[in-house]
Amino acid sequence: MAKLQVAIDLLKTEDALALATKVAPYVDIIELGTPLIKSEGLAAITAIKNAFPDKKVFADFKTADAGELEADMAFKAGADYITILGSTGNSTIAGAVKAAKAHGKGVVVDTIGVADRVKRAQEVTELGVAFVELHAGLDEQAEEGYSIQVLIDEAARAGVPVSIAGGVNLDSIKAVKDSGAVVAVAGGAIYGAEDPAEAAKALRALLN
Ligand SMILES: O=C(CO)[C@H](O)[C@H](O)COP(=O)(O)O
Repeated sequence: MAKLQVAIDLLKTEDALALATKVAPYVDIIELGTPLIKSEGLAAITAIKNAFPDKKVFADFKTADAGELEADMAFKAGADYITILGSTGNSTIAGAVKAAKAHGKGVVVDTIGVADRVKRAQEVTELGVAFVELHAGLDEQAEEGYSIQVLIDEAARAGVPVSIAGGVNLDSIKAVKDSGAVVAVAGGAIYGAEDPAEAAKALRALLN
């Protein structure tokens, strides 16, 4: 069964904790978004892990260099997963995988900005990453003509474990599930909902 990941793109740890408290019963992975980590630092990771020790905590570092060092920082703070950019060199990803193995944690490669996401997903899977995020970021989603269907089609032909992030919502999550993606990532569809718990519950139900 595909896992549900909530992406918390808020700026304050207290707001992230409040949101996570509402949606935790329905999600498997709690993601601290890049803006939250930049705003609050590693302490935000520790706060979320301490509050939700049974959930996987995903630190969206989007690391581009010093993979081993940054992964070590994230894992020491309590993260279970760190993201490394797929557009960076294999040595950065391999360094992060080395740190992940030392901590018994995982690396997720984020394909944001990568031209051929499927090819890169297949390449980096060989390096020992946990899974690859087929991702259209917030700016790409805002571009005219954007459709999550591109990511869904890519997931179906990737042949390696992938997540999908890029505007997953109630309309698209069934297709995300059917694509074979191992994780569905939902940010705005949950934190932007009038009732985030109901939104997460409904997304969960469609994944089951
Ligand atoms: O990593 C991100 C942006 O870089 C977001 O967290 C990710 O895109 C998921 O959020 P949404 O469902 O709102 O697209």
